[in-house]
Amino acid sequence: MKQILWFRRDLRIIDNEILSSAKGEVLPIFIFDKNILQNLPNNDKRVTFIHKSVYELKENLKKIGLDLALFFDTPTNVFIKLKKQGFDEILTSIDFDSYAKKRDDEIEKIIPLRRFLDSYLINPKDILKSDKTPYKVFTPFYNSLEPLHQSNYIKEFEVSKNINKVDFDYSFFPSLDELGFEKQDLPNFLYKTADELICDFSKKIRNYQENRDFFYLDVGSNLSVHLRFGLISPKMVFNKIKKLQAPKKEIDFFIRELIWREFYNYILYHFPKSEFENLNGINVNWNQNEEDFQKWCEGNTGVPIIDASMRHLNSTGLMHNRLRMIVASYLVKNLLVDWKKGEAYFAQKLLDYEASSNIGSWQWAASTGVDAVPYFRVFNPYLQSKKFDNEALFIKTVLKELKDVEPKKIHNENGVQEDIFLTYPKQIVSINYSRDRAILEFKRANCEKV
Ligand SMILES: Cc1cc2nc3c(=O)[nH]c(=O)nc-3n(C[C@H](O)[C@H](O)[C@H](O)COP(=O)(O)OP(=O)(O)OC[C@H]3O[C@@H](n4cnc5c(N)ncnc54)[C@H](O)[C@@H]3O)c2cc1C
Repeated sequence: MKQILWFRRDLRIIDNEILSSAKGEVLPIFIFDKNILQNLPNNDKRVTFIHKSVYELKENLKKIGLDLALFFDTPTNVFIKLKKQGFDEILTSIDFDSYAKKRDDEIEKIIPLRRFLDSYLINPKDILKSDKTPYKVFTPFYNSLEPLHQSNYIKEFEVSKNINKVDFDYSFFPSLDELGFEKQDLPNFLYKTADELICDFSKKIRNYQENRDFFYLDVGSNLSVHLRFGLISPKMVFNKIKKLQAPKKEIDFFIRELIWREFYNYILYHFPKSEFENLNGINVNWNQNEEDFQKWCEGNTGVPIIDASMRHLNSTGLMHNRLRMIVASYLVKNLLVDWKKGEAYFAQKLLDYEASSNIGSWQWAASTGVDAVPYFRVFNPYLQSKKFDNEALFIKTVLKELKDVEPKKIHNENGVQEDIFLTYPKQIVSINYSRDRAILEFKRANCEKV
């Protein structure tokens, strides 16, 4: 038996199901997928992070007597070549978005493919309501998992003892330059291991629930990028967090967030059309004005909290959860732009971009998804900035031109624009007018559906 262990979103050796299920002669591989890379700008930060993480994976595999063969090609070309070398099957971890499913269906025609689901705590097909249909609301879904989230430990996978490295030329390691990318500066926390991030978080978790929405603070675990690329498994996060010396309510609150990640993956699995359509079936007459959308992308809407968030995203690849909620609400409600455009923009920019969480969260914000925010609840961005960044600390860090402006003005609609000595964009839309317009349109779309 000769197996290919295809690492993709599981760049680790601990608690890795393909390493645990493998038998016989194995060829661990990673493909720098030309189909994906050709669509990315050469300054994409994620490629720098993946490149560094693949190097670390190779070194870790060497420590357990294996190695990692690298390819820079399309998966189809790679497996056509490997098939000729007598490999019997591929073991890999699964993704439910349409690109991944189509790719894997094609590869399976070349070499049999066994899929594993260790990037999540649960297998979506195992969890159904008593009527055998999938959950659509988070709380009952979460409650149904009580035995899991109330446990203190979930068993992790161990590396199989029955594997040997296939004789192969493992020397190829393309540089970022050879891949067509420029090395990017990453945020400091991405130079830390997941264990170091959990150690940092152990000092913050006591105030996690209370302070989580104050986006000028650094209260979260910052684990989403490591989880996305599988430098740590969700099971390991779960087990390590459960061991922290912290109040149970804080630990439970954090685990509940991890379960949101599960929920959105579950929804994408059971409702794959949610990647392309409003899940609740309503038909919204979206605003087609490309200029409004571009101003949102650039951070030139004239609303300081929106502009600071978007400019920060553009320069760092990061955005706090509360800010994601605020800018998403502003785009889909105040500007009435289709959530799919915002989702696609986040997909280009977010370092932690994860199809299921991103699609689910955008559908939530747009009141088109499962368990979504009611359509008549529209965030007022000025009230949000006042409530969660009263001194405008975050906003002033990003929007240097506002550094000397009183916070009161920043939290007031058109407050900044009143200052004739400042050059700051005019608001695209008035907040009240655009809120009312959105509510009317969503009301119509919802009534029409019924
Ligand atoms: C419009 C929008 C788009 C989003 N897109 C993504 C995305 O592409 N990728 C992504 O990982 N998260 C996404 N999120 C969820 C959330 O914003 C990030 O997971 C969080 O900001 C990451 O920071 P952290 O690791 O410090 O989180 P923590 O607060 O420390 O939470 C721990 C972990 O739980 C998970 N988690 C937390 N909140 C959520 C949530 N609301 N939904 C799903 N999982 C969650 C993440 O894996 C996170 O790392 C999105 C949220 C919104 C509102």
